[in-house]
Amino acid sequence: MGVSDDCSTFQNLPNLWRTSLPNPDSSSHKYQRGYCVVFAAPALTGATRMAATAALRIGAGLVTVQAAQRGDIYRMTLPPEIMVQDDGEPVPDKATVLLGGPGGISPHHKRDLLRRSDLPRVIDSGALPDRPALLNGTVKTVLTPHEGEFETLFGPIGDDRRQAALQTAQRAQSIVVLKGPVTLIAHPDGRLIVNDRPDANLATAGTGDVLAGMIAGLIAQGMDVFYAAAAAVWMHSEAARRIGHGLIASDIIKALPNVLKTAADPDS
Ligand SMILES: NC(=O)C1=CN([C@@H]2O[C@H](COP(=O)(O)OP(=O)(O)OC[C@H]3O[C@@H](n4cnc5c(N)ncnc54)[C@H](OP(=O)(O)O)[C@@H]3O)[C@@H](O)[C@H]2O)[C@@H](O)CC1
Ligand SMILES: Nc1ncnc2c1ncn2[C@@H]1O[C@H](COP(=O)(O)OP(=O)(O)O)[C@@H](O)[C@H]1O
Repeated sequence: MGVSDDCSTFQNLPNLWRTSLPNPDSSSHKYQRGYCVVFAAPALTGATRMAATAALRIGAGLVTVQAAQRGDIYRMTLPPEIMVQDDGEPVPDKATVLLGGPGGISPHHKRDLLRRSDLPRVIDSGALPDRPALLNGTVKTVLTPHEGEFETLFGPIGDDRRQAALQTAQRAQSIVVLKGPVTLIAHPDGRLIVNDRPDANLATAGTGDVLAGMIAGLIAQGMDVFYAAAAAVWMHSEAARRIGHGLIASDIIKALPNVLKTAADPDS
């Protein structure tokens, strides 16, 4: 286990979540590796593309983008492995996780995402609810605000970031990933995982979109949502460390196969 400051606070190290990582059987078929559905941004198509590609690259068996608009632009610009549905087409029955928010989300998709009570969800950026109470707390949900979004939606952080993240996790009955140079992963039951790896190379457009896709891709494969969030945050930092100067957000996606190998290796 990671070193803990007290009995419920942990450093984000692979020992904490390694045994929960997806470990697909060699006879698996794609549906057994999980199905991530991404609600598309109406205009900022690049953000959706990065999130969807990250979900696929981290191991989800299938990824579909639900495009309320610009379906053809998505078809032309997404990697060919990713499917696109147009407005009005239902979320596929076999979906195992929903992701919305990177780059924005259409209002009706946001309503659908916040109401869905049957699937785990990753809610980022434009899809974050105005009030935690709007979330259905019975569903496994991960919220991924940066500090600006957190304060706008949930109130001032004050001088105790850890307490702010834990209180919001409790109010929302959701996992809260409060992003920043030190990213906090807070559980409604009071557990807190601290990813203390400041790195200015991550302060570049789109890295949050990639992280949201990585979390969703791990949850799609059945990983515990709290550990999925922590594992994705660690791999995101680790990819940045390896890439170094010159990093752009898409590089993190390309680094994932090697980072996944390290994360899964108990001798690393
Ligand atoms: N090709 C594409 O489609 C791409 C789409 N992208 C996606 O577009 C979406 C919208 O992006 P966006 O920049 O308009 O919104 P957002 O990041 O919320 O900033 C709004 C304001 O919030 C503040 N602020 C920001 N960060 C903060 C922080 N950590 N802590 C505190 N405050 C912070 C800051 O205000 P300031 O504090 O400077 O006054 C800023 O002006 C988003 O999902 C993004 O991923 C690209 O980024 C990648 C390429
Ligand atoms: N100085 C930093 N050190 C470490 N991580 C950072 C730093 N700045 C940003 N990040 C990480 O980069 C990502 C930025 O996400 P976000 O603010 O949502 O940007 P975007 O909306 O452009 O994708 C988050 O995962 C955040 O933790």
